[in-house]
Amino acid sequence: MNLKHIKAVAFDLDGTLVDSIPDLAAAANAMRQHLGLPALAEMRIQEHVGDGIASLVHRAITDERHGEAAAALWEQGFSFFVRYYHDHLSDNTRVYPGVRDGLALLRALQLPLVVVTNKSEYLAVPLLQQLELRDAFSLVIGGDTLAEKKPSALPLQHVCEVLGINSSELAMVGDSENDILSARAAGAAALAVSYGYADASTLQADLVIGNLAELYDLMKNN
Ligand SMILES: O=C(O)COP(=O)(O)O
Ligand SMILES: [Mg+2]
Repeated sequence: MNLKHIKAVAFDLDGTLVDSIPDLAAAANAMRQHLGLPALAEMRIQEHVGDGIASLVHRAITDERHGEAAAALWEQGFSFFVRYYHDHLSDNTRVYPGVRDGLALLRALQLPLVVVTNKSEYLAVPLLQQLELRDAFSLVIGGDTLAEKKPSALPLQHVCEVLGINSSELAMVGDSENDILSARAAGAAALAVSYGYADASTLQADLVIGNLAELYDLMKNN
């Protein structure tokens, strides 16, 4: 695939830049304990991640993908979860292998790099800071930064507007269906990483990459 026309790259956070499941699962299970519910397996909580914290709290309380907790229970769970997770953002969350080096290579190409995550901005920014990744990005868009989150086209359209580029000149790199759908909706190139939380072969991305250095190789002769 030819990526030489790409002028900026947007990255998803959870499952793409960092593996945050250990801390998300710990927060979800601390919340369940607080609500008098038994713990869930980490693998199970991984399946509930991807649509932001509000949705994760519904799913982690009900243990169903489309589950909706009663309003009062959800509110109690949500406020506990956000407080707990904010205090334990990077206890066991790790940057994926190849991400730091890959970002450094891409930055050497003088391309703006941005983060477009469904995680709340309030949680995404300190997480990036704690893992010393924040400075690699010119912009961080969280799930609550704009009126709509992925799979909407809005976050990527906003990025293009801020950077002054055409959406066809943007590449979105993610690990989930929401990332690919938002790229499609915005008219950006849709790239998936092979190591994230979903099975990349089911995502219908334009291209699946094993690490960020592969992306650099495809872009370096711009
Ligand atoms: O926090 C989530 O639910 C998903 O976050 P992501 O968009 O960075 O994968
Ligand atoms: Mg993700």
